[in-house]
Amino acid sequence: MKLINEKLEFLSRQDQLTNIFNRRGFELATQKVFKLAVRNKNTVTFAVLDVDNFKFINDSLGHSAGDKCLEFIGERLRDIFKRDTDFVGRYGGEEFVVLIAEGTGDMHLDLLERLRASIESGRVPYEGQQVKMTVSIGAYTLSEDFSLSYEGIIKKADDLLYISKRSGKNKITHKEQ
Ligand SMILES: Nc1nc2c(ncn2[C@@H]2O[C@H](COP(=O)(O)OP(=O)(O)OP(=O)(O)O)[C@@H](O)[C@H]2O)c(=O)[nH]1
Repeated sequence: MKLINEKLEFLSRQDQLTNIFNRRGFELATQKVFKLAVRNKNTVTFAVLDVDNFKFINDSLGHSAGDKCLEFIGERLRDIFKRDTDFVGRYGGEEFVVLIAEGTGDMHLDLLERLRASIESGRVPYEGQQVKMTVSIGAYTLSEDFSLSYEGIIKKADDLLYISKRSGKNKITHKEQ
């Protein structure tokens, strides 16, 4: 019984398609980590990633092709953010989130750039085709002023994602305070 409950609890935190945290799991895992980073004044970055023109991929190739693309992003996220101070999740739809709680802001930006580039150069096999996609990212780093709340840093990263989208997509907009 205990094992079954543990399994159910685990599943309620995972996104079934990508095998990374869902929104609930991500928030449960990172809220404390964020608070601790703020208390200790350790650099911490929150990033939001959104697939570009995902509606077009779904509409032109079908929902299964779209799902394969989301799975691919889950794999890239797991490949690149593998430290136990890195957290990745699928917030819903084609939106993913990352929290990095070790290293400098420049290091965090390097990792995110590696992610962006690996998705741009990646090809997702689907029914004999090679599907291409890009992502836009907004990333906010706290390294000096730790006055933002958890919700506050998410909002900031979201605003930066919007700037990436509006200014041509396939890019990262990063800010450090
Ligand atoms: N295949 C698949 N599609 C999804 C899933 N969740 C959401 N979507 C689709 O994602 C698409 C999101 O479209 P929009 O919000 O218009 O965004 P977009 O086309 O990526 O445009 P930009 O964000 O401006 O680049 C919609 O077509 C949704 O149906 C999912 O789990 N699987």
